[in-house]
Amino acid sequence: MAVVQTGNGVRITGDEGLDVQRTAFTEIPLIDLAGMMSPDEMDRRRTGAEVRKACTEVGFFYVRHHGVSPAVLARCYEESKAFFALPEAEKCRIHIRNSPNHRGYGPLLEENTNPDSQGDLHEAFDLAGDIPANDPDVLAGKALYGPNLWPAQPEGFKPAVLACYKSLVALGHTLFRAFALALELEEDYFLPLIHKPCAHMRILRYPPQEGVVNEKQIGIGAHSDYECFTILNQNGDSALQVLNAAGVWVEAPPIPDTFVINVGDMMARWTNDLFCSTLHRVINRSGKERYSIPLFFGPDYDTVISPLSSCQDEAHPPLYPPVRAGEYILSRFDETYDYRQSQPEKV
Ligand SMILES: O=C(O)CCC(=O)C(=O)O
Ligand SMILES: [Fe+2]
Repeated sequence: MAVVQTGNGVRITGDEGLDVQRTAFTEIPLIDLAGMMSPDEMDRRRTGAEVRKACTEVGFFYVRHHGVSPAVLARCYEESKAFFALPEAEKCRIHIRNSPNHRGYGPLLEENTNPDSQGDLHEAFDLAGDIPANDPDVLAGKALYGPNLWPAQPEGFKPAVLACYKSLVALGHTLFRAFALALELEEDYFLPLIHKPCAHMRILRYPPQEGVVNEKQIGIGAHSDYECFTILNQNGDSALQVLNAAGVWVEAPPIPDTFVINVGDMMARWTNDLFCSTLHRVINRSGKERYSIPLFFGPDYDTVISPLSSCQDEAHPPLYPPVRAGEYILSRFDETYDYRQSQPEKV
């Protein structure tokens, strides 16, 4: 039994070993998002109902027919490999600590997603919407908004990464419609709240872990995500593990032409824990490096997240006080990143 501290409270994991129980993949449902593109409202509602079932029972699901071009993803991975292959000193010219907006390069072991661990064994490039420094929200100190930090090379990196970001944000809009239907709300309920969304993308590179793996230093320690939901593309071998309700780590391997979607803590709060933000972790024992691209999708910075009235009744009183979306995310970054703990004037 291990205890994991998350922003929404303490969670218990079942076992302390690193092995996964190989459970049939029907455990993590696969949803065909073509239903959300249908002009027939019944098709869209049916897809919403599948999302509801997945979010209440599992907190994770795969999607296919998501509308993201494989060529856009392939180019993003190719350019990212070239970026991560640069000398460390070159990558550190855009170290994330140089950005007041949480953008740029994060070296190995400078994040610690599970406070009980000793650093995550991955390196990362972080970006979000490119918002100019003179934008009123940036000037107002809403630190999730601001300009990205780009490396001088490889030349093709910036356009490839931005094309991928744009496609994943479009998928995020489709998913927010599906989440609204899943919650039996108007389909466009969330759309006025995502004009300037806190949509944060990362490109992650995990070196292989061979031999005896230190349980306190894995690819990414057990955690739940912070935002409303995560859109994850995986490249390479299976390394992602998801904790099921019985406390068993279940493998979530890459399935060709799909994304993994998972509920984050902000959506758990918004739904009064009707939707579960499930613990997960990464251990790359494939013997090869592994890349993945998560995009964490949340609403506009000032959106107040308090349990939806449709998710409350006498038996389910509100579990969480209201929080401002952007402030909640920043408080979670503070717990995770070395550079935010050593900054005297973090915002
Ligand atoms: O790389 C992965 O498969 C998952 C990454 C993840 O859980 C995260 O970045 O929050
Ligand atoms: Fe995660």
